[in-house]
Amino acid sequence: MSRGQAYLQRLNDERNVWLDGERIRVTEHPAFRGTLHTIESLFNLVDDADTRETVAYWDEQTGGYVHQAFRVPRTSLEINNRAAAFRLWSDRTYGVMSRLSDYARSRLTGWYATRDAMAVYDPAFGGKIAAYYDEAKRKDAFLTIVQRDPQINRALPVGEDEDAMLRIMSTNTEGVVLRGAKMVATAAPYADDIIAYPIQRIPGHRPELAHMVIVAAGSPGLHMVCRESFAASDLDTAHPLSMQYDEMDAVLFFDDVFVPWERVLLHNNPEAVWQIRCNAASSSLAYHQSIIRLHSKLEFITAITSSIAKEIGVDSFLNVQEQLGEMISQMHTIEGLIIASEAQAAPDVHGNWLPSFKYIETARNLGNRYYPRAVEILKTIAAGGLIQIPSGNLELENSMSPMMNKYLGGVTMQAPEKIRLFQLAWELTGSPLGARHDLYERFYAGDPVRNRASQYMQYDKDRLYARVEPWLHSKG
Ligand SMILES: Cc1cc2nc3c(=O)[nH]c(=O)nc-3n(C[C@H](O)[C@H](O)[C@H](O)COP(=O)(O)OP(=O)(O)OC[C@H]3O[C@@H](n4cnc5c(N)ncnc54)[C@H](O)[C@@H]3O)c2cc1C
Repeated sequence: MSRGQAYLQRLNDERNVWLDGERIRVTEHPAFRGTLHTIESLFNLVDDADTRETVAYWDEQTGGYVHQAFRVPRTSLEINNRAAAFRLWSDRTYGVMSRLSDYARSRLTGWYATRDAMAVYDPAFGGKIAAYYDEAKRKDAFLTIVQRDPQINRALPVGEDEDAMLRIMSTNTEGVVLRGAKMVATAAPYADDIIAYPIQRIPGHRPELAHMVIVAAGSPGLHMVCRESFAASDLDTAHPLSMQYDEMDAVLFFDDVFVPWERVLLHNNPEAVWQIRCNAASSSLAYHQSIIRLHSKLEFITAITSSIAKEIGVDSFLNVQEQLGEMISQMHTIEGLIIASEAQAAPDVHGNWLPSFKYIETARNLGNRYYPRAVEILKTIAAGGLIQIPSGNLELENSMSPMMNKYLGGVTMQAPEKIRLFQLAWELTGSPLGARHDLYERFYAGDPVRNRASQYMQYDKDRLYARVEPWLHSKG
């Protein structure tokens, strides 16, 4: 059985996935067919002789090949190896699939790599994370992470509204029982395990809200309620991206979900949870993947926009060239920041090599503006062409074909190719999938407002103040 098939088989458990008001089986429902097929084929690249050395590495601990996201980089070359694996997966999916588990695996790898430092906060954490890291590697587990609690009333101080926070209701010798909800859990309906912890700092007087757990997606009492599916059917060739790459988002309801102690990584410990949330190795390794994925997506949307500009004959106009130039600058800026983060990688106190976070953070904080701007440029250049795409599947072999061919062709393309090009553009700009992606890029890494403010707050501003200091006392 292939690695991809083994993954799919694991999804045939008793998980509670709800779509359109019904409990469904993800491996059988058409909404998941294209997405699961894509993930299956990506997983199989680890065993494909042509891609194995890029996507995976030989792991002494497990005696097998495992995905590079599990690699603890001990040299700068190993950071480059990780990057090559991320690039291959994201290029194969044009950056449109973001939570393929390489982000969550990287977070796990960062926590594992720095587990000794956590001993001062919780002596049991190191052993638990090491055991789970080993298990996830051996299983080639598909992981996802969820941090946010439901959007009930953000004005209330943390912990004031009981229903707003995932909390431990009881404990026994076997484990803990969780109640509450979490949002947004991308990919959870087809994950093996979900890593959950709070995004915000938990006050010291509410320790029962401060936990970090690894929840099996098939746990009794865990209900994953999906948003509407954007996946097109196999027959709907007009929506090729929606057909293959609709990564599902879900809200998770924990109706007294039991989690065994070995998967309760942190318990009643606000300071430890905050340290995990801010762990430098985990953030650096995980967001390195995110910005490589972002680069693939910017390249894809730039490619579509440039092709459209050429095909409708507007690429000679100065205003169009200026906007295409802006897209290319976006691409190069993110590429440059990726290169800088790798070139300035350095070992931490544990000997783990980490890409430089200041460049990664900058790319992440630019990305939430770049992608929406790229969509805006694509709409501006493609203009009315986006809305003159014939509906349904492309079928030019009918009585309309002479007119279609005559009027819907482009500068060099015949009507069928040009319509396909515009279908891609519509998927990114006007379809439900496109709207979701615009939102995703703005928010997937957290609130962009607070992320940018945090970059300012963390920055060593004394260096900046020193630059103006001499002028403050000059007499000239
Ligand atoms: C498509 C999609 C997929 C996602 N997938 C995942 C995932 O897989 N895992 C995961 O953990 N998360 C995921 N997220 C969620 C993401 O982490 C959150 O959307 C993000 O952290 C923002 O939180 P929120 O949506 O609750 O917005 P809120 O925090 O409710 O913010 C709403 C608005 O109010 C403002 N605001 C709120 N509170 C404050 C404050 N204290 N100070 C100033 N301004 C404030 C914000 O700036 C924002 O404009 C996903 C989000 C999207 C859109």
